[in-house]
Amino acid sequence: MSKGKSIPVTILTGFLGAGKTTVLNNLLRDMSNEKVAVIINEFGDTSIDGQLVIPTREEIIEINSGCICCNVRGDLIYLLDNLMKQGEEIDRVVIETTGMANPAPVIQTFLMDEKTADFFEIDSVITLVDAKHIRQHLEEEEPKQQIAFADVLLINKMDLITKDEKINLEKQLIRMNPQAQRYFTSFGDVETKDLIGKGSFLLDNVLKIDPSLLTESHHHHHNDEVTSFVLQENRSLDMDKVNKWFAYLVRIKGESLYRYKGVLYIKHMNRKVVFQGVHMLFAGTKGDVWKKREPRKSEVVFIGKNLDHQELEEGFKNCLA
Ligand SMILES: Nc1nc2c(ncn2[C@@H]2O[C@H](COP(=O)(O)OP(=O)(O)OP(=O)(O)O)[C@@H](O)[C@H]2O)c(=O)[nH]1
Repeated sequence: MSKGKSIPVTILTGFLGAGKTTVLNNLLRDMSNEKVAVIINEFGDTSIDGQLVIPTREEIIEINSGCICCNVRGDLIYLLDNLMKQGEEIDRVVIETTGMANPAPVIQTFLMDEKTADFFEIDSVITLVDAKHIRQHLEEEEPKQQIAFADVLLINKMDLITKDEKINLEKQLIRMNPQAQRYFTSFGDVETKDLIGKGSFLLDNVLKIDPSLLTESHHHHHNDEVTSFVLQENRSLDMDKVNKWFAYLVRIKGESLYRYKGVLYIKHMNRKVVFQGVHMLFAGTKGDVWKKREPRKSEVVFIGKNLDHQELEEGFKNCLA
């Protein structure tokens, strides 16, 4: 049995690039007085997300060995168990799942694994919806599951759609999940109190969606057409060549590129270049200055449908300075 009050857990989910890290950063900024354990899981074996989350005093734990809803559930249980053993006073756990995660197995971990259920309790399942791209993303299975299991829907990127599009989208989301509370946001601009500590997770609702959630172990099969591909390079890159390559990728391949992000080592620049994109929306900025002993290297991850890995690799090599 649990020795005291359960630790509330916020599960932050939503398809690739919908705005999970943006919301996580907002929450961490607002909860600076709380001791929060943050668990981030990425699709693809790299940890670029860890570099995009604002530095905080919270412990940020990354699970990069696979998708949290598949083979790393054991890792999640182990991690939570360790958190308890450390005996630190943790006020809350926030889990950011990969964009390709089905939340059901993650929810299930907190219900079916006895030890975990003794100490932790789901506070809410918050699903980010990318208002601009959701129609296209609903071709995949995961966003449907993410929307269905949410008790809070953050319909994000409102700055990118029209009023009419908003009306239609809301109708569609109500059909998919009438119970969830809905917030329309740009850059996740919602009050933290509307997301945290509400205890809005309702077991009955999730059991309606999936009656076997408490009895059968769930395994999630990803669509094999969606892959992630990581490129790394220790030699410096040429900025002009990189710009041309990205212009080509965004214009010609943007449709199939669900998510791409990375850190670049550019010749004659003492700063990192950090970039990220979602389909045809792309942003690059100057990052931190390379530290004295820090090994300089570029690391890029692409996640998309039917990606031509060889073409990406050749394009990347052509950017060498
Ligand atoms: N225009 C616009 N861009 C947004 C908004 N919210 C987030 N973005 C941008 O969308 C991109 C993806 O945002 P993230 O917060 O990293 O999304 P994510 O869901 O964590 O992405 P993954 O972890 O890769 O699945 C970033 O470039 C954000 O700056 C928004 O409301 N409007």
